[in-house]
Amino acid sequence: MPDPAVNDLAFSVRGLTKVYATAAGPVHALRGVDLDVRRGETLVLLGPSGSGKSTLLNILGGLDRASDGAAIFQGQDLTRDSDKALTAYRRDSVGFIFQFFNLVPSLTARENVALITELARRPMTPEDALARVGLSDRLDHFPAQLSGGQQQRVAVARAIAKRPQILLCDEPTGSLDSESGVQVLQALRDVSRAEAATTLIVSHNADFAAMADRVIRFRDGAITDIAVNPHPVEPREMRL
Ligand SMILES: Nc1ncnc2c1ncn2[C@@H]1O[C@H](COP(=O)(O)OP(=O)(O)OP(=O)(O)O)[C@@H](O)[C@H]1O
Repeated sequence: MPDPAVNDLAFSVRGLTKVYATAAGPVHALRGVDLDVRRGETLVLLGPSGSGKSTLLNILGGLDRASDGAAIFQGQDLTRDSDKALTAYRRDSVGFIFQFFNLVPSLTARENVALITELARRPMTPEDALARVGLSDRLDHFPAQLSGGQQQRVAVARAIAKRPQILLCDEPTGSLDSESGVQVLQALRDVSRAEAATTLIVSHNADFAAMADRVIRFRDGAITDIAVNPHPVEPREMRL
């Protein structure tokens, strides 16, 4: 009998290690990380700069490779996959949101989202994706005609339009004022819940912990604490 708890996992990470070779010698970004992530769960990853949060996110997103250990997604070990398999994984299963929105300046909001939906297997329409982040009235605006918070909501729409199972967010509000940051987090929360997407959010801001199902704390390439949040709150109720 398969273990139902295992089937319930989005990721199973074991002994994950990342060493970067640099001119100044090896940098140990991850030192044997173990973590199980349940499907549909929202995790907030906190920790000081350089503690390895982005490195873990990048490996789980198939953007970087581990030096050792395993990162299993649905029976597939991302640390051993071919480049082709990793590309397919990123395209079909992962939505990324970064601190800097990375929108194409010469394309409208709708066109920026369409760039991604054209490659996806069962996307929502750009109009639907933008409606979910409250931007139905900005479809034909160019990035320069949108506020920072609106641009980041376009980036959220772009990430969710392909209905990814996994949403990876690295400092998603890092360049926003607190009010826009709350709006972006609420949009993220709403779409991640509607799509039952497993969502990992990296932040410097400990206040993000309030919206998480679990809070993972990092220090010096290792997880130092995992805390269950029994009562996650809506981002609109948070003060950033
Ligand atoms: N491409 C790289 N080459 C060499 N070292 C790297 C590389 N990427 C990350 N590092 C190093 O690995 C360590 C972990 O970096 P990482 O970006 O994962 O930390 P972080 O916790 O996300 O930090 P921040 O919050 O500042 O983004 C740091 O010491 C960093 O300098």
